[in-house]
Amino acid sequence: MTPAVQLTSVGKVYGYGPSAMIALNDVDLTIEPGRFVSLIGPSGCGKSTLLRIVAGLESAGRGEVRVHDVTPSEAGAAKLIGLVPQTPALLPWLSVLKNVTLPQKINPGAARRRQRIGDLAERGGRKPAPDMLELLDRAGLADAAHKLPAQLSGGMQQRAAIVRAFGLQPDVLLMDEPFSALDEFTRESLQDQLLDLWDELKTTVLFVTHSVSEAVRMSDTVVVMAPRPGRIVDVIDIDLPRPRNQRLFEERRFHEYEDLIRDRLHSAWRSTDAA
Ligand SMILES: Nc1ncnc2c1ncn2[C@@H]1O[C@H](COP(=O)(O)OP(=O)(O)OP(=O)(O)O)[C@@H](O)[C@H]1O
Repeated sequence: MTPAVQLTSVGKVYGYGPSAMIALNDVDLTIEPGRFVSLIGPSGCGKSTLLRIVAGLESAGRGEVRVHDVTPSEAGAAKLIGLVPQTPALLPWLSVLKNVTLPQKINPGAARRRQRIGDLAERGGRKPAPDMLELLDRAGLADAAHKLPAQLSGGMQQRAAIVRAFGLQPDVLLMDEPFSALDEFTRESLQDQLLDLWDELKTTVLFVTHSVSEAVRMSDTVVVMAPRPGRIVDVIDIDLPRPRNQRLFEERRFHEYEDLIRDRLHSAWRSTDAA
């Protein structure tokens, strides 16, 4: 099966000469379709850079990046990739419903381009566009559908941004700390909703987080990164049953995974400081 995302010896340097900063060094990563993969690591280890490179918003200085075996820009043009940034970025003059349906209407050439991408063409066309009112309803936003974004709380806006991204039925959904600005209660409820949608739509997710428990709760695989230079130091599969609801927090194995990842993060820090 063609990987959903494949990075081979990817490097990225910002700046030149003595002020050069190695944001990513020799990164190899393979993500199979339908997996939920989190990137975790201290500030500056290159998580967002990696995400932006997969999204085609930046180019890799070295190495190769493929999304369903095409370049990120080809994947972007075929609307294979969805991106949920840290802040929701809804258009303030459009209702929530219009915000989430608008991207489905633009770029009609995307479906044609998608048909040319080998593996995806073989799997057949995309499912019919989902009913966005129903998706909004499932995300608890039925009453907000005809409101403007400014009339919604931050958590509701972020929920709308997630619905918008899923509505495009991307094959790969990239999420850059989507819940970091939210209070714990809202965060946990959005984690539940994201897992429900992901479970139903089987999208591949690459998710950046600073939270160890969020990474363990959500992921099939957690990729641990370290800074200076930005690199992958460990890839840990999370072998916990799904669905992963709140009762998971009571399980010993959940906390063992948290401890393991914290331990790997600390060792990465120690080796970075010693270098
Ligand atoms: N456009 C840029 N120009 C120069 N340096 C940059 C640029 N973008 C990122 N960097 C540097 O590259 C390194 C990796 O940054 P990046 O934002 O990818 O890290 P991160 O792990 O996502 O950090 P955080 O968790 O704080 O968001 C950092 O040292 C950062 O200062």
